Amino acid sequence: MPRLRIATTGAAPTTAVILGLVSSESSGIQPSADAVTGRWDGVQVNFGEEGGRLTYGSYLRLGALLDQQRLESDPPAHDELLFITIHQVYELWFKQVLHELTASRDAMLSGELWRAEHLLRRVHTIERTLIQQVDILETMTPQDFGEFRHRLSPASGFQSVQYREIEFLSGAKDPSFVKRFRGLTDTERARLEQRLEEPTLWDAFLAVLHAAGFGTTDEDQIRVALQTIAADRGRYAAAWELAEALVQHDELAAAWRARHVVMVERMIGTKPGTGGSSGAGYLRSRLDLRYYPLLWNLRTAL
Ligand code: HEM
Ligand SMILES: N[C@@H](CC(=O)c1ccccc1NC=O)C(=O)O
Repeated sequence: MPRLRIATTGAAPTTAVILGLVSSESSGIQPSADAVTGRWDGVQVNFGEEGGRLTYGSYLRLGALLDQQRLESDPPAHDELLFITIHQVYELWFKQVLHELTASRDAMLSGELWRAEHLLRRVHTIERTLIQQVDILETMTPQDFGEFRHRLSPASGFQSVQYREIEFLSGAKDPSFVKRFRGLTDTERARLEQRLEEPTLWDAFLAVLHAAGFGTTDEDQIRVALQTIAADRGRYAAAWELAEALVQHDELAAAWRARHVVMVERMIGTKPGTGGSSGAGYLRSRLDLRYYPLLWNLRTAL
């Protein structure tokens, strides 16, 4: 039962409060517990039975969320708010992607192939949004970025723990990234180490192949399994569709890396990165990464 309440006792809430732009804590306006029904703009509102205190802003913790954009520049550089907002939105989507990929992996391990595919398709949609979002950052010019870029060093996207978790969970485990991380908290280090230990999406897909009766102990056996599935999609429909969804995830991750590096070249040319790498040169060296090389090699054999 939704517990939305619009309080009509006393003064009507301001538009900013209703939109959640001002938290109810800071506005001093609290929904009253007994305001179960009321009229708002001539419309009868009746969303629940019991009195509740939940509001849009308190449910979404907007007081805390909208207080997290702290600029390093002083005087404030106009574009730094955009830079922080974009990165925070990325991290929120990374959190969601990890949630879905973890569940998709677990669904494969428990034989629920339809659910694994369903969740991967949701991830694809988020990944397309992540690629498109680069357009917004590109409305910032190199000159405007230059107003605050020098304040960011040695921080860098290289230190995004969730980004690396996604790579590890997808199948590209590389412990050297954990060693090279500077300034990790204990919790962050534990998260990365856990991701290095736990099964990847590829491991889970191999478990699906095994459950379908295929050998998976070496690459030759896996190649035979993939070719058999590809040659008889009617019989192995669920496994084939899952393989296609993994390829799509891989392709979208590669597309993000390609989009990111071109944006970086537009912003900073061939300058070294704030994280201490060569910059675009380092990022270009990551473009050929593929999570599922055997699924790509299969194409050549079809
Ligand atoms: C003005 C915009 C940006 C510039 C100029 C930029 C630049 C760079 C550079 C030069 C690196 C290499 C590491 C270093 O030495 O710093 C890097 C890495 C990275 N950046 Fe960005 N970046 C930008 C925006 C973003 C955004 C919006 C994200 C989204 C989270 C992001 C995520 C990453 C990640 C995850 C890495 C590590 C990639 C890897 O190791 O494969 N960057 N970035
Ligand atoms: N590495 C970028 C700076 C940068 O983009 C950045 C800095 C701090 C936190 C996140 C960042 N985003 C991606 O690297 C640069 O060298 O300009």
